[in-house]
Amino acid sequence: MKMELAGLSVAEATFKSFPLLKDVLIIAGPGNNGGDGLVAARHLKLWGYNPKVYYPKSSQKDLFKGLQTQLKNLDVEFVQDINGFEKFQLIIDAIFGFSFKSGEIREPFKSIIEGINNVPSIPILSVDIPSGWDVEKGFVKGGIREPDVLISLTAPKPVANHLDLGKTQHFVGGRFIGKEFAERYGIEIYNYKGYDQTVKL
Ligand SMILES: NC(=O)C1=CN([C@@H]2O[C@H](COP(=O)(O)OP(=O)(O)OC[C@H]3O[C@@H](n4cnc5c(N)ncnc54)[C@H](O)[C@@H]3O)[C@@H](O)[C@H]2O)[C@H](O)CC1
Repeated sequence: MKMELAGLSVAEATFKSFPLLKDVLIIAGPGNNGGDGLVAARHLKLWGYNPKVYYPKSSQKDLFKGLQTQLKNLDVEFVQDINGFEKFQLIIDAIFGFSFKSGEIREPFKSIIEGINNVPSIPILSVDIPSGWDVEKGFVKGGIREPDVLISLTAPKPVANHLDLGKTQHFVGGRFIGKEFAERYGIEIYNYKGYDQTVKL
């Protein structure tokens, strides 16, 4: 349920930030951050985008297999490798979220992030954490370049304090958390408008 609403938030932040950039590459990592990317891909397809998904370490859990089946049923293409990022207008970075362990990034994600960084003209929307960044300390060598948009899920993590807000737009998508949960963990409840799942900070 949380992943479904988190993925919807990712899609909504994409739509709010890049309504015209339809050729989107979603790079999905091995954990739940990747799952958020898969859910976002489905919504974007239904909203008229042309998403393609790169999911090199796909999870064999039923939930993730189901997400892949839903995408295939909607004719969303899973690319087997990325030969040239130039054909895409936007990259959604759903590689690593808050469980990323800083240090050496294992393959294939090390090379994928290097590839993204070599094409600075394509905007990036990062899901929850810019991939390869330290969740507390921010950018570290080997991490993805500064994203154009960050969508923090549930609540902003410390990494968000290290963004260059002159460059990066910051959204939060945490409407799905309950009041009791928010109070227990001291999470701010933002002023979501209408039926929006996200708010721009
Ligand atoms: N829990 C919640 O309240 C919600 C979480 N959401 C999303 O989930 C991610 C966190 O997901 P998690 O499965 O815990 O982990 P990650 O996706 O961050 O990645 C784990 C994955 O990465 C591998 N890994 C870790 N370090 C490295 C490394 N140095 N090199 C290579 N690979 C690495 C690890 O082995 C695992 O396979 C959170 O950020 C949100 O996006 C939803 O928002 C819903 C609410």
